[in-house]
Amino acid sequence: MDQILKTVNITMQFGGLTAVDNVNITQSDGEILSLIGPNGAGKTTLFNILTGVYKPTAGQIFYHGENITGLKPYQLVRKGISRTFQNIRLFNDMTTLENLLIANPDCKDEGVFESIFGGEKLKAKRRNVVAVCESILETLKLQDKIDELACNLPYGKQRLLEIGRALATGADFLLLDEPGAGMNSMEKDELAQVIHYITKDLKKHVLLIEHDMKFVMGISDRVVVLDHGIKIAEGVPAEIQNNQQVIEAYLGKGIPDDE
Ligand SMILES: Nc1ncnc2c1ncn2[C@@H]1O[C@H](COP(=O)(O)OP(=O)(O)OP(=O)(O)O)[C@@H](O)[C@H]1O
Repeated sequence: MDQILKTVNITMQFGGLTAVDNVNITQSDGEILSLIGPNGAGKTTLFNILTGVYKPTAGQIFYHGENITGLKPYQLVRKGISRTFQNIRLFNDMTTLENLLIANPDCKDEGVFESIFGGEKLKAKRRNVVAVCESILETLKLQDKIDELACNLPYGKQRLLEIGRALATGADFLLLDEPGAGMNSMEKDELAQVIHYITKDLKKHVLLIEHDMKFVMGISDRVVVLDHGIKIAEGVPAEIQNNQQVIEAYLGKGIPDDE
C-alpha cells in the first residue's frame, strides 16, 4: 500500500507549552485513520499543522512523498487536502447546492472576461461543475435537499454538507475534525456510511478526530492516540481499546463510549 501521509518529528510549541511533541504518524492508501486523545492532547493543533494553519516549530510533513511543510491552507487545498471544523461553517442563506458550488475551484476561477465571452465552452464548464456538485449531494444522500437552504437542514445533514464542501474543493484527502459532534446515533450511522463510501468506493483518504469511541472503533482501520502532545499508542481498534497506557490517559476510567 502506498503511503499518503507521513509526519516526521512534528513539534509545535506555544511559548513554553509543547502542544505536539515529536509526533510521527503515517497513513496508508485506503486507510481510515483516527486521531484520539483526552482534551488538550494536541489533536486540533496537529490538524492545524497538517492543514497549514500553523507552521510547525520543527519536523516535516510529506503528502504522497512530497514535502508540504509550511505550505499555506490554500496551497494545500490545491494539492487536494481539505478539512472540516469542529463547529459548522456553512453559508446558511444559500442552498445546499450553492454551498457546494462556491467551494468548487472551477466556479471560483471564473473571471469577468470569461463570464461575458465564455460562450459554449463556459456553459459546458458550468454544467460540469453543477454535475460534480450534484453527485456529491448524492454521495451524501442529500439530493432531495438540493434547493433547501442550509439553515433549514437538520443538524446531522448540515454536518454532512460540511463534508460535501470539503469534497467540492476536489480534495483527495479529507481531515474531519469531530464530524460526529452533536449527532444522534442514527445520524452517526449515516455519517459512518458516508465516510466508508468516500474512502472505500471513491478511494479518497480520511483522517479524523473524534471523541465518540464507539464511532471511532467502528469506523477506523487504525487509531493514533495522543496525550499531552505525545503519541502514546497506535494500532488497530482492538489493540487501542486494550492498551493500558491509553486507558490510563483517559483518567484511569477506561475509554469513554461517548463524550
Ligand atoms: N494557539 C494556541 N496558543 C497557545 N496554546 C494553545 C494554542 N492552541 C492550542 N494550545 C494548547 O495546546 C494544547 C493542545 O490543544 P489542542 O486544542 O490541540 O488539544 P485537543 O486534543 O484538540 O483538545 P480537545 O479535544 O479539547 O479539542 C492545549 O494545552 C491548548 O491549551
